[in-house]
Amino acid sequence: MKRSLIEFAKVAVTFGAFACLGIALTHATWGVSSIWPANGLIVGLFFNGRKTRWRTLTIAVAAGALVANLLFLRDRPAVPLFTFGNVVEVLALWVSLSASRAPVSAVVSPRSLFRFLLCAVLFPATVSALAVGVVAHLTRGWPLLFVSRSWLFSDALGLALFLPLGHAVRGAQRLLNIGLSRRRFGTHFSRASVHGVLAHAIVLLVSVATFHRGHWIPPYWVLPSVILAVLWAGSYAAVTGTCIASAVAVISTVSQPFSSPLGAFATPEKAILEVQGFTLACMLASYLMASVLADRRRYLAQATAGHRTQLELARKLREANAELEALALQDPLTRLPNRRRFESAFADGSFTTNADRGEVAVMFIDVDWFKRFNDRYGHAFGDGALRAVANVIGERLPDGAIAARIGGEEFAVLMPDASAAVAEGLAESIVQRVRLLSIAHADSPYEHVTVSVGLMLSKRGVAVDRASLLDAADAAMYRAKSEGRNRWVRLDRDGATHVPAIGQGTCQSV
Ligand SMILES: Nc1nc2c(ncn2[C@@H]2O[C@H](COP(=O)(O)OP(=O)(O)OP(=O)(O)O)[C@@H](O)[C@H]2O)c(=O)[nH]1
Repeated sequence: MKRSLIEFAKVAVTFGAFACLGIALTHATWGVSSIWPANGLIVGLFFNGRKTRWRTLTIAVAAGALVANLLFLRDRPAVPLFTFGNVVEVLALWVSLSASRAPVSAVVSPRSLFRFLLCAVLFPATVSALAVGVVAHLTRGWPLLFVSRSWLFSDALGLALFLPLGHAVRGAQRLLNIGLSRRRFGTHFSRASVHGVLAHAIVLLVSVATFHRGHWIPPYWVLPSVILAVLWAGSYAAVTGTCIASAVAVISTVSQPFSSPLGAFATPEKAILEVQGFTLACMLASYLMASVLADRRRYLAQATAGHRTQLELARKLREANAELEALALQDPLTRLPNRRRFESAFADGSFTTNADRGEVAVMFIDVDWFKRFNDRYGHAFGDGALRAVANVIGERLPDGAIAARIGGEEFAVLMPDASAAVAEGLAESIVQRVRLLSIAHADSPYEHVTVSVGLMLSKRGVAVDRASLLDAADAAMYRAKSEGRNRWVRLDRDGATHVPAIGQGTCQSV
């Protein structure tokens, strides 16, 4: 809001200076004080409106103003001139806007320069209006002074003088400010044109001053205000405010030419001035409203965007952490949990504290004669065999069990709350299924890849001693090796119990 007002002040001062210059020029040339040349600047700024729909609306408003002018000026001798100028202006406006739908952001580009020049020459049909004015003066004797005071003529002056000038100033600004991007420049420039709305107010004050010296301002004045207000940030508030203002201005002008919304006036000039004042008040209100709304919108957009970015970053971080954690606990070759995961599972308490509900089984699995396998078939082939064995081990685990690769060709399974029968069944199944993989191993007496499994169960109802359980499972596995491999062995702590061998398995006393 503060920045907007500062920008407005800058434009207002510039605009006021242009208006004074226009007055001085017209006074020196024709002996009358007219602020109309300043309209050239307004119109020039208008071309920076960037939203097509607002431009279209502007055309509609311009057409409305044309009708108002026609009605208001119908009894005046200069009506044909005004009418002609208005019609041509609206048409020219339409044509030039249709031709320039792209935002006018690169003001110093040759294309833009051409457009500005084109506008300066053609835009308000000033040349033709001037010609008509001169012809009317020569053939019908209409006062040239009147023509010269008309907005048409002064528009020509304004456009011819101030558009190239404004263009040059903007161009120089851009050249001096090398770092300014085209887009930012466009935004800056259109914002400046937005504030031209209020700059208009300065001109109104100037015109009030001139009124007291006997000069008057045509109601067409409403139009540039509306144009600028509508273009000004394309804000609904601005549009609403200016539309209301213009509607009131047009209606009061049309219905009672010599009165205003606040009462009757002796002269049309006073009525017009009041209408202008009313328009200005509406514009000011809408300007303030739009500024506040725009600030709020910007703030909300920034806050939402910032919040969204934070949430997104947090989500990505969570995902990355989860991924890293998973990777840190996974064996990259077999995708089974690794030794770290196995040990932390064993340490997390659920296995030991559940001991009173059942037995905890630990199984060590080692691939037989794997060095020979590697030596004969190569390391890559060995990797494939390890993956296949890992699949078998991880495939049919009971609920809650964890299988892990704990070393080169060593695997382990941890089963909470497992009975001896279930554990032995799994050990037997693993031995069988690995053999049934039928991975050729020419240097094994079994001619295929096999595994040896050592199994150990904790004692029911007794707290689990992890270290001794693991040692025992390891010992059982070595017992299976020494018994000839391709089998499972369970060590029984009770020593006396004989568990019948299933397949290649045996149970031995510790
Ligand atoms: N291809 C492959 N081989 C591995 C990997 N990790 C360990 N090994 C190999 O596994 C072999 C293990 O050999 P040893 O410990 O002597 O045991 P073994 O030959 O299986 O003999 P037993 O265990 O007594 O039957 C070594 O040759 C290691 O190089 C691996 O990730 N990929």
